[in-house]
Amino acid sequence: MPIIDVQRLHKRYGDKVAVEDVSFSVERGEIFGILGPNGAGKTTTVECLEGLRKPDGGAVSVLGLDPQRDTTELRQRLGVQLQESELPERLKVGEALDLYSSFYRNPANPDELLDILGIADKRDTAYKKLSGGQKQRLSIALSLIGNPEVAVLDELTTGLDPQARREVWDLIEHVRASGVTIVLVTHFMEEAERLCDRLALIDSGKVAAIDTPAGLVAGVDDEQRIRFRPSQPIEDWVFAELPEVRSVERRGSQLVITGTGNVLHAVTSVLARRQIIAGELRLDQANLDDAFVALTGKKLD
Ligand SMILES: Nc1ncnc2c1ncn2[C@@H]1O[C@H](COP(=O)(O)OP(=O)(O)OP(=O)(O)O)[C@@H](O)[C@H]1O
Repeated sequence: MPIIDVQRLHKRYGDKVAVEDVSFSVERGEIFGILGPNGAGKTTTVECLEGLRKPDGGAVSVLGLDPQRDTTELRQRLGVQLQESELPERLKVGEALDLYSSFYRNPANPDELLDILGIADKRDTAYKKLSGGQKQRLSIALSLIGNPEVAVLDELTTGLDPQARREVWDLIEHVRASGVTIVLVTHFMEEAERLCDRLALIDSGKVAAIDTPAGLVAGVDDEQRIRFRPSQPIEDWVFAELPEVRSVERRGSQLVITGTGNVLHAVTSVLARRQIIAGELRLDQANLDDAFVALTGKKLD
């Protein structure tokens, strides 16, 4: 039985339809991503899961509970990282965790949590003195302090530099390994690709597709683009006559070859036979951005 089940969810704000028809289910132990551009309805969808918003239509069940009816029970078992959470400036990290842990009947050990999240040395530091990455780690710690079975993380790494972002991703994999089911709201393709077992692509309040990241990408045309600088002159036709090749272009001293199937092998074999070295070789393949464009006609960002 799925741990989260959403069927035909509808939510409007006045005349504005935010979520038009969203259905998905999440299995225990998964990292399930909700990916879509700004304003697609992602936050509204998870707020309905959390019991923070009342759906106008459809059915939502989380851990077998109704978020509107069983709010008190759900709060004990669901961890929520809110978008743009701010704490009082002078509150110390340890105090924040102690305060939050008092809301739960079976809280996690704050020290262990700080240790896992790599901010154990910040226990006595005031909130305002934390860096962006440390604030983010604290907000994740606060979402996990109740020992939740499910954690909903909204815009996990927004505003973080690439290094801090990668560290937070490692951390989320660690949290998942401890048995927590995670719903991850994001508009970062790379984050979704790296972390999620399955993803719902959301656009204009509707689900465009649900699949594994690899499954979504596999649905796109498998055209690949190879770029390199040949160490010696070579004519275009040598590549153009290969059955795998679709086009050959020159950009300055660079060759750009597009093709399908085993085009990389075909091109590198030709180069090897002529003892030509491919300098600055790069291969671009379809990614989730391409999948999103193919499904909706729009780019993610
Ligand atoms: N309280 C509100 N009142 C009116 N309109 C709202 C409200 N909250 C959201 N909306 C609108 O509903 C739509 C969906 O918003 P939502 O925040 O769910 O999208 P999102 O995909 O989470 O976007 P973002 O990534 O920007 O948070 C948007 O057009 C937004 O402007």
